[in-house]
Amino acid sequence: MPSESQRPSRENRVRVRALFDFAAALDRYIPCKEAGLDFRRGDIIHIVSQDDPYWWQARHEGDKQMRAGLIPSRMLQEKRIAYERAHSANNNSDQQEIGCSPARSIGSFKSEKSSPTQKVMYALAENEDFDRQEIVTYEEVARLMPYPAVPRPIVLIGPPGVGRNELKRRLIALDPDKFRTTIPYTSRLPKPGEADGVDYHFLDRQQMERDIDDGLFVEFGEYKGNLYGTANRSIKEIIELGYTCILNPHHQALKTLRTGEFKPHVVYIKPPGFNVLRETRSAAYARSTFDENSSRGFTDDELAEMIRSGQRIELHYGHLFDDVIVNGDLSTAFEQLLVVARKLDTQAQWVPVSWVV
Ligand SMILES: Nc1ncnc2c1ncn2[C@@H]1O[C@H](COP(=O)(O)OP(=O)(O)OP(=O)(O)O)[C@@H](O)[C@H]1O
Repeated sequence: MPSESQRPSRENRVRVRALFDFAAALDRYIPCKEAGLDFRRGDIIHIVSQDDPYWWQARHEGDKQMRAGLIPSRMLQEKRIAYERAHSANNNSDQQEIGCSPARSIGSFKSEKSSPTQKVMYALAENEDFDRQEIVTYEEVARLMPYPAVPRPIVLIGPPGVGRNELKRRLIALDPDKFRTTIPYTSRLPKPGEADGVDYHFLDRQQMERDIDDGLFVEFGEYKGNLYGTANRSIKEIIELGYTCILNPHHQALKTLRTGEFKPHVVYIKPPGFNVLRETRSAAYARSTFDENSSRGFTDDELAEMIRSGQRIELHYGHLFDDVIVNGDLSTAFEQLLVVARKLDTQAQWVPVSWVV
């Protein structure tokens, strides 16, 4: 570790969010295992020195202990993941990569049962291929102070049926002067009793397709021959009016949503273990979102699929989660969500550095 007398450089003010797990004892390249600093995906790490191209010196943010430890540099981590991917692709092996979320063993998401209420479909296989190429290592972060006039959206991510709608609905019902959600756009014709700008914004199909091409939608999809989507401007309007926008998009929308423009706080709603999932849903007479008419409860297969689908989302998108809430007991999960919302109003948060400068 550099001595205190050394001139502080830009490097030793750098904070990063680790996007992978690191355990020095399991690392075959580290020069000295005892000098390693273990971390988990999501930890905020203070980089003390980047002098060595392969092994940075770092400590956990807020750790008052002076000892810094070795962590793989971004370059080293990228190189070895790229090497191991190429190597395992050549060998057609099923080996786990060191410290990075591997994207293999993932069945096509096309086969995933999607909720009829989601009304959003993606070019899923294509997108998962894109994710597969991404090598995630560290994300440089900085503190963002709460700015009440421009509240950050809260984005609930999770597998179909886990309860994101329920949590969003409760939040808005609890405090409609604080929380709001967007009104979706659709190319379908209004049904009797539906008003434009209340249930949906109705748009003709050509216009909606043009807007989609122009990148004006954070997510969109087709359901039963009609387009549905969430427009960027709907989110911006809610933010500009000073409300906390609550969104529960498909997880792939994180790619377009997680930008400095929206500065979202991403909360993963995780299904509990199978037994708790089954007990809580059956005790509450929960309606299956896999059933178009919501006329029955979840089957065991659907609950198991919810857990599997959640695991896949965690594997691919876990590095983008700011908080994780297990939705077992509903009131506990809701309380935790309220704590997250209050935290955003009162405490500085670590966000990608580009959102702050
Ligand atoms: N913790 C819970 N305990 C019991 N029932 C729950 C819990 N969370 C949600 N539910 C119920 O489960 C059902 C599905 O929830 P919800 O519609 O919110 O899922 P969702 O995640 O929005 O699904 P989708 O993304 O497929 O629309 C609803 O009947 C809801 O009331």
